[in-house]
Amino acid sequence: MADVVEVTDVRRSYGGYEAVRGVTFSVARGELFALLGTNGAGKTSTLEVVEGLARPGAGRVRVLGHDPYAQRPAVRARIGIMLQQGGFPADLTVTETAAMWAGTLTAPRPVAEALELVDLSGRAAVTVKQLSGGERGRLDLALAVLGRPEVLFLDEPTTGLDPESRRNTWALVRSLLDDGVTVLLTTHYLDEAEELADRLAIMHEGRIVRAGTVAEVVASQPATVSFALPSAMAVAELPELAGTLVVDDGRRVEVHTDTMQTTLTELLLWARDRGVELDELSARPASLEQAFLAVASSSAGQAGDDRDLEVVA
Ligand SMILES: Nc1ncnc2c1ncn2[C@@H]1O[C@H](COP(=O)(O)OP(=O)(O)OP(=O)(O)O)[C@@H](O)[C@H]1O
Repeated sequence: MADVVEVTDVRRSYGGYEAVRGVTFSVARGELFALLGTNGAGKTSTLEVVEGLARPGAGRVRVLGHDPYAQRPAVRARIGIMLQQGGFPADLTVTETAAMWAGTLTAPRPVAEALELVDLSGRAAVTVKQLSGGERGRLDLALAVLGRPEVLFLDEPTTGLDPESRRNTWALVRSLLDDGVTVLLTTHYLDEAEELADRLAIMHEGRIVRAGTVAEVVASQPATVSFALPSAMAVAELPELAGTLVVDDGRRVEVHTDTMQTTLTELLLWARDRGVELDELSARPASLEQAFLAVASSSAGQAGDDRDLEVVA
């Protein structure tokens, strides 16, 4: 079956500034795809094009087989959108707001059910202006799921939420995925992407520079083997190890390596043969954070600085 979301070489400009510079990805039915990236990387600009809220300057977008901008009526009833800041009339209550929104949908859930899903039942009679920032975010999420969407677009869905509300939102998203809903989200929280995403892309300066499963994206970064330099030993006495050696404050040694097992084996055999005790020994694979920071620090807007990055789309 065709992918539910197909984005091919999409570009988007504001005046003379190209915020999205040829982005390609697809999302299969029931999959959660996360767009990560530095501030201003172009995540929201991309998402708005996929949602059909803006026309791409170039490229092709299909959602459920339709052009979400030109064929909006065919798509609108089947998608749910949670924007970063929903503009609600401040004087309506939570229930009135949801009921008003439900009135625009073809087959909405009962309002009480949608509020229950985001733990807002206890605030049903409160006016929107009295809600906290996190509660407003949850109301926006309730509206996004009100129409039982097949595809859900979430722009930073847990920004401003307390830890418990974040976990509740994750549980809701997981249950929607279990029901076969397809989700495209943007987030600044790497743990959120690790928790929820089947696949993700890291955007930087309008392009996708890493994409794949969390494991695939992390595999692009070296693992770290570290230990304390044995006392009375000079760095020059260490064995030759595959990887980059970094010695900080004179005693802590880090080896950044693409072959963690081989490096560790060589190190341990050397230590055994020499009768050396390696204190504080640890070996850890790269993290998503490391992969993200490598992308973020790869350039400061200067063309050519990102030559070590593999541009995947
Ligand atoms: N309406 C607009 N007019 C002009 N420039 C814009 C507009 N919206 C976004 N931009 C610019 O386009 C670039 C991409 O913005 P966008 O909001 O898509 O990034 P983002 O990755 O979602 O960022 P953040 O993580 O900060 O939310 C930024 O440089 C931003 O300043």
